[in-house]
Amino acid sequence: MRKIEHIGIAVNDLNASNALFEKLFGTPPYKTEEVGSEGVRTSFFKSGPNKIELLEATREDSPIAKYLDKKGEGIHHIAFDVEDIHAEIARLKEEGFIVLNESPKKGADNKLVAFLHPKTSNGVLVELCQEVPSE
Ligand SMILES: CC[C@H](C(=O)O)C(=O)SCCNC(=O)CCNC(=O)[C@H](O)C(C)(C)COP(=O)(O)OP(=O)(O)OC[C@H]1O[C@@H](n2cnc3c(N)ncnc32)[C@H](O)[C@@H]1OP(=O)(O)O
Ligand SMILES: [Co+2]
Repeated sequence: MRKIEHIGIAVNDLNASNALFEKLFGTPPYKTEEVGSEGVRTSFFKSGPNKIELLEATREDSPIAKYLDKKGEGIHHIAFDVEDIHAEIARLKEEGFIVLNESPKKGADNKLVAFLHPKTSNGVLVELCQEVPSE
């Protein structure tokens, strides 16, 4: 794990939250992107070296929809930047973490991603992110 890649925040209304976080950061999101496989629409803000990802659900069966129903809006996950996501998945499995998707999947913002079950990381949903080199 090299650094925190982004902090994911679940929101009910992405447009309204984009406006709110633009006031907070004084800058608009640098990207808005839908990830159909996750049933989410996301927007990304930069604040210095940090990134915030806002996520709204685009489908009832989205993990974000379920989270919002259960817990409401708030911090949903912490994503870490990794150099080699396959090696990291193998290492973390060895260490006893539950990896929710052993084959990395395409995430937002040009990343390959995998998630660890929060019950094996003190109640925190951890996302692993590897930058996909642009062609
Ligand atoms: C990939 C695009 C984008 C990116 O950055 O590129 C994203 O970040 S997409 C983010 C949305 N996708 C995911 O979150 C995928 C991984 N998540 C899952 O597979 C599920 O959400 C899972 C397995 C974490 C929970 O799903 P489940 O159906 O089991 O929901 P439950 O409500 O029954 O939860 C079980 C248990 O886990 C606790 N929980 C759920 N979500 C979270 C969370 N975000 N943080 C901490 N804890 C969480 C929940 O409270 C339950 O605990 P319990 O003690 O049993 O009540
Ligand atoms: Co994320």
